[in-house]
Amino acid sequence: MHVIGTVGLPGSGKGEAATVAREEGIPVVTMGDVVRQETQDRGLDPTKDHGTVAQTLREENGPAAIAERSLPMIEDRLENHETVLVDGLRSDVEVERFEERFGDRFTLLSIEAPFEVRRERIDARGRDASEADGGEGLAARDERELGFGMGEAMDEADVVLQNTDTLEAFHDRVRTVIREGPGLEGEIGSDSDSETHVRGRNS
Ligand SMILES: Nc1ncnc2c1ncn2[C@@H]1O[C@H](COP(=O)(O)OP(=O)(O)OP(=O)(O)O)[C@@H](O)[C@H]1O
Repeated sequence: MHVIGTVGLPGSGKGEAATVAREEGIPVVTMGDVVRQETQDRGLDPTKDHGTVAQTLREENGPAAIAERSLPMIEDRLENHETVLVDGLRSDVEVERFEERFGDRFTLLSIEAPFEVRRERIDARGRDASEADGGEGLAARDERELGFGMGEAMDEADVVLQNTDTLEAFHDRVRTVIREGPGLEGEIGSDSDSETHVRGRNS
């Protein structure tokens, strides 16, 4: 059994990591799915009330509320899959909940890319979906995510994955993490000239 959770600021590549997982036949549970389900259960509009419900859930049941509700979904997928990817953890409190439940079988993967790189990618992604919002919008989103405890969550990562090269290189690195299984630790570097390498934090 292996549960991989991803953290990372907007545009870092969490969606791409989820795409690689799906290609590998690994089910993906997103924290967004949990909130959408809850929004529906409350008879609210998932497109409009998503943010309010996420906030209400945390106020009513504590900061780990969403992670807590994702556990049955994850356990359900683990019944017939060896590995599950959880997309988009938001805080260290959520990380702790997963560590409590899955122990060494939980790998926290932090996906990182500099602000300007993320901004360019989000602008490119938004070209068709009118998502491009310039640097200020992204700075505000970063601020909001960091306010939830994203920075602390990233600090707890078992594996740091740099996403500063090509998409192909990034996909390869994600596949490495998936195939290695539990227990992987260290940084998968951004050095495009060398082979993908994994090194332990203490080596
Ligand atoms: N290494 C890369 N090279 C080129 N484009 C990339 C690379 N990594 C990601 N992208 C593209 O950048 C955009 C942002 O990546 P992605 O959607 O995976 O980020 P995210 O972390 O899920 O962002 P958000 O939290 O905003 O949803 C996407 O259009 C993706 O295809």
